[in-house]
Amino acid sequence: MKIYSADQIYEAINSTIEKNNTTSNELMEFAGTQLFDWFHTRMQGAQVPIHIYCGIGNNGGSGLVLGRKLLHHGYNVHVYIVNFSDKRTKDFLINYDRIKEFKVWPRLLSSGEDFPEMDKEDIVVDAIFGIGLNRETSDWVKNLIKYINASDAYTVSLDVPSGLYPNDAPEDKEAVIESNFTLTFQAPKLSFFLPETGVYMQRWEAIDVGLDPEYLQTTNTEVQLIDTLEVLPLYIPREKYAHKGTYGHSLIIGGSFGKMGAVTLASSACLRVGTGLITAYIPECGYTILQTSLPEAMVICDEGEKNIAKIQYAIEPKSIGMGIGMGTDAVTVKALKAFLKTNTTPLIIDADALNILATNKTLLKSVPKGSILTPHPKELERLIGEWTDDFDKIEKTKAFAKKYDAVVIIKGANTITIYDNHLYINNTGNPGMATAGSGDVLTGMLTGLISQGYDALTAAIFGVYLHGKAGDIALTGLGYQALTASDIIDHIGDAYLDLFKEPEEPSAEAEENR
Ligand SMILES: NC(=O)C1=CN([C@@H]2O[C@H](COP(=O)(O)OP(=O)(O)OC[C@H]3O[C@@H](n4cnc5c(N)ncnc54)[C@H](O)[C@@H]3O)[C@@H](O)[C@H]2O)[C@H](O)CC1
Ligand SMILES: [K+]
Repeated sequence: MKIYSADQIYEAINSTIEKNNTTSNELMEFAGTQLFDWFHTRMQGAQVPIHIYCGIGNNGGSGLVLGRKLLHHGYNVHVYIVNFSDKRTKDFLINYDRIKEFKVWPRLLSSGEDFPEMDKEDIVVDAIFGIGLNRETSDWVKNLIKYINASDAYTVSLDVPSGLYPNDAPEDKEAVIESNFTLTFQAPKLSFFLPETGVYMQRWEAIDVGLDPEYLQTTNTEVQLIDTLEVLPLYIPREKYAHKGTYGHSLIIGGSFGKMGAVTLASSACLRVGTGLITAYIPECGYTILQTSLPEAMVICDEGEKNIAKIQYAIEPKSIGMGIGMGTDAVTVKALKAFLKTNTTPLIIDADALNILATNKTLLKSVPKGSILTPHPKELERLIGEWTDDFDKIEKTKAFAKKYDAVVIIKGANTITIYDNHLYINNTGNPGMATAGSGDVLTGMLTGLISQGYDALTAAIFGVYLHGKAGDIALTGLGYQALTASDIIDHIGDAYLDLFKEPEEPSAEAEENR
């Protein structure tokens, strides 16, 4: 799913108006009708008080259309105008007038006013600011936002939680609505998916507000949300006459005394994702562990007993996953430096290998094209330096990925793959996956995908998706706390099968209710 910038949404609105020979107010009316349908389907006329807070721009205008339609259907509606400016938009004014058809005169809220009384069982509709927010809000509006947040009423935000920029960090962390549900217009916004700004919302749904389909389809976006529809075309089917050589030989280099499990997990995940052959390259002390825990794997032992000391092998792997459990012992650093000087095989670089690169940045130039780096936030910081906020982090990572022509995967709740100035935000996965070894599993999966012929970017997008999906499927019967990295591996097969699952038939009961 494409994630448009605020400028692109405004362009889409203009294009819709031009092509359909319609007016911006007609668009607002349509959006308001869609919003009303959403509420009406769920509320079925329930008389819970609905408090609609409308700003004076078009976000507020949409709130007014929604309010009028709810009143028309007999809902218990209270409308307030958050009068933060006298620059009211044309469509706001049209709808401000029209709500009076219902003998409703919205209460004007301004600085110094007491805020309306609300109960925590009530519903709040937040239509104060949309994507037109362009500066810090005044103190009294901040106080209103804090008041709404403190009310604990179920809050539905229109388009964005008010105070949240679509493509920027808020100046004041407390001046943003904490929304329970965001009904976003046409497509979600980037800030919904980043750790510092995603916290303002629990759930979101995109409402079709009728924007020009041609504009939406032909416009390239810098950001995409990745889900099943996006990854399905990436899948490479297995061929009937394939043999294990067809799907590549993967090499996992890592491990040190006490950290051999990481290599076992990565190698196992690499197999499960479909590599033809797998070899683990480990220090001597891990030999028995690997051979016993993973009979499908071949093992090459380094000359070092407890740490990797000199990387050398006589196989020709198609891809190499390295760094997991490897440690940063001086001999290992030396071995990695020497290895990078001669290696030309694509690498998936994780964990300690990333830390070694971060302290020896000149080594980054020796990372072959088509490689993937998989830092978690702390490892990323060591590579690119500190950032001021999530958006700055993204800009710095984009520049880093460009400089070294590498795919960078920023691991987290919505893992983001960055390459060539584009962002691919993953929509699978869950908090249960924040567990030991989960990253090792991902490294193994990415290695196995590259060995099968996926290019680095495709492997990253597809691998991160499959990893998250496997974790989601594994949740059933386990729950967040009990989920382990091995459970993710056990469900990689299910994640593949899920790609081709037919959409479920609606149940007879659901059919009757139509
Ligand atoms: N099809 C659609 O996508 C439609 C979307 N709509 C909604 O319109 C808003 C965007 O409306 P806009 O009028 O441009 O902006 P806002 O309502 O978000 O902003 C308010 C207004 O206030 C000014 N402003 C910005 N920041 C501040 C501030 N800190 N203090 C005071 N004033 C501020 C700014 O100049 C704006 O004019 C979009 O989100 C959708 O909800 C329409 O319904 C049409 C269809
Ligand atoms: K809003």
